[in-house]
Amino acid sequence: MSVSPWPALKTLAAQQDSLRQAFDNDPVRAARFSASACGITLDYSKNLINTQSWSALQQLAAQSQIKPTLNAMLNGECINNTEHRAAWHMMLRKADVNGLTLDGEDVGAQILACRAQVTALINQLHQGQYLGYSGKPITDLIWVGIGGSLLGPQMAVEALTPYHCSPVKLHFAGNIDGAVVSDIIKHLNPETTLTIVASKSFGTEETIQNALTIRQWFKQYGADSAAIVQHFWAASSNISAAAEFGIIEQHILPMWDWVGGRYSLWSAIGLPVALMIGTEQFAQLLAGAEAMDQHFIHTPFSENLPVTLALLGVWYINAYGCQAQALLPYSHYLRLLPSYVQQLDMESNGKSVDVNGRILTEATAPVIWGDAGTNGQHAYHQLLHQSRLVVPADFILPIKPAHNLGDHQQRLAAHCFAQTQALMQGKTLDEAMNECLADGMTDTDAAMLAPHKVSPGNKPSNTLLLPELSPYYLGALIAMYEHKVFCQGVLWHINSFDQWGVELGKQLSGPIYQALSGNRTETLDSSTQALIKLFSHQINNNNA
Ligand SMILES: O=P(O)(O)OC[C@H]1O[C@](O)(CO)[C@@H](O)[C@@H]1O
Repeated sequence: MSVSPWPALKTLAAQQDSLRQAFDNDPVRAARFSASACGITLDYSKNLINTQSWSALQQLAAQSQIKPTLNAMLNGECINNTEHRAAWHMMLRKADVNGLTLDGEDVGAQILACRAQVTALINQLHQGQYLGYSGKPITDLIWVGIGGSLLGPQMAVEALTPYHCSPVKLHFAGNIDGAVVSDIIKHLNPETTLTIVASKSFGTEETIQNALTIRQWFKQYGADSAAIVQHFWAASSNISAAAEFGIIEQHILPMWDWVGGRYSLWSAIGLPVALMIGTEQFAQLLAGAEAMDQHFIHTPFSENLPVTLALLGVWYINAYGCQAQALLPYSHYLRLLPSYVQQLDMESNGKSVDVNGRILTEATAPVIWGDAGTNGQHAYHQLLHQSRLVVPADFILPIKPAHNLGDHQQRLAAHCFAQTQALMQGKTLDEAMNECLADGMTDTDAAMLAPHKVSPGNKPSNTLLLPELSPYYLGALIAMYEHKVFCQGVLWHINSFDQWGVELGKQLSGPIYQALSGNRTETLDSSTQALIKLFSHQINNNNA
């Protein structure tokens, strides 16, 4: 049995100098602890590491299964062992897919056919040639999906707002809360609306319910089944279920078993992005991701961005006991990135058994949270700076803005860098005292206030700089986080590609829905029974 690496790392963590000392003692610390790839620069010098702990972490990576598992992934082996599936999402962003086969299937040809199908549909939509059942061109597209079938395209569409060039408006329907579809359709005309039902399984309740509601809305306008055929497409691997819904085979964009939902942005699930920015720019998104793949595959671990981020992550979780990780994009357009990475990271690595089903004794994925800077500075950054919690944070800043409004970008960057500096160096009691006295306070007042102004510092962060928020750099950024999550999964020896934990809630919602519809509740616990009773009573009163 192999020796657990964590006790030794915990010992090293307890021996770290403070970050202030570390910077004072080493004038080239920033250069020592930085790396770049695909135009993205990662400054990880403001982390609680020194040459000794960093080399121990490098050793951890070198002795890990990262390389063999990566090779197995690239070879199309079923590294998702509980679902017997490969994890071949990297193939989707390859510019050259010719000759790519898996289990005897010409995957390269399938990918090319899918790209051609997406391009043809987008061209028709852009040129006003896709006509609705009454002969009018389509003006609006509703993308119905949830989780991996929604978060990626929604985030990327938002991130690439300055690149939008589509005459067709796009609407995302994910949540089963009827408010979502209701808000969308009340402004739309079914005659000019196209709906794409994005569901790999074509069995996800939220997606199917939203799609049925939209189909019903069509029918209410008198649309017949031929009209439904004209207005509904799908992205799915479940052709028969999509067909049963009424979607013809020519309107079904393929999804494959070898691509997990949260890794599917690069497939037909990226259609909303391609629609909004055009297929050429979408190819740039793929190119950026492919460039990051090449970096990840070929670069030594010591200069490898995903490996570096993964090592820092496990260091904080398993040596320091941190349970959260903040993702703080200093970019309005990247404000959905934290929600996207939440699924990527937490659904992949939020596990408590290893690949063989053995209970893990160490924690795995952190709670990912965050929002666009500088908004967070006036909300939760207080906790980052002064609470006893240590929350490692990734600050992400695209350098060149997509606007030319005065010095907004310099001010934004100043805040971003100041936050990382403040977290790192903090403010001592002496400094706080001197500041109060310099402000003209009496000794007594200064002594009263100074402790409240102290910031402990020594709070770790990464800074990621992108030349600009273009499709290429966005692709590289997303792929970097994908590979980080992959490496961490390997270091924890877990399967990052399944998500059995989401199933229980789905299973239990069936009987509860039955109970809410008036059926028996005796098998349910008393809390759930009472909640059902209260809900049913009030909703029935409201409807009376
Ligand atoms: O594309 P589907 O099959 O509707 O699944 C949507 C999402 O649901 C999940 O399975 C979780 O329930 C995700 O992994 C997936 O991305």
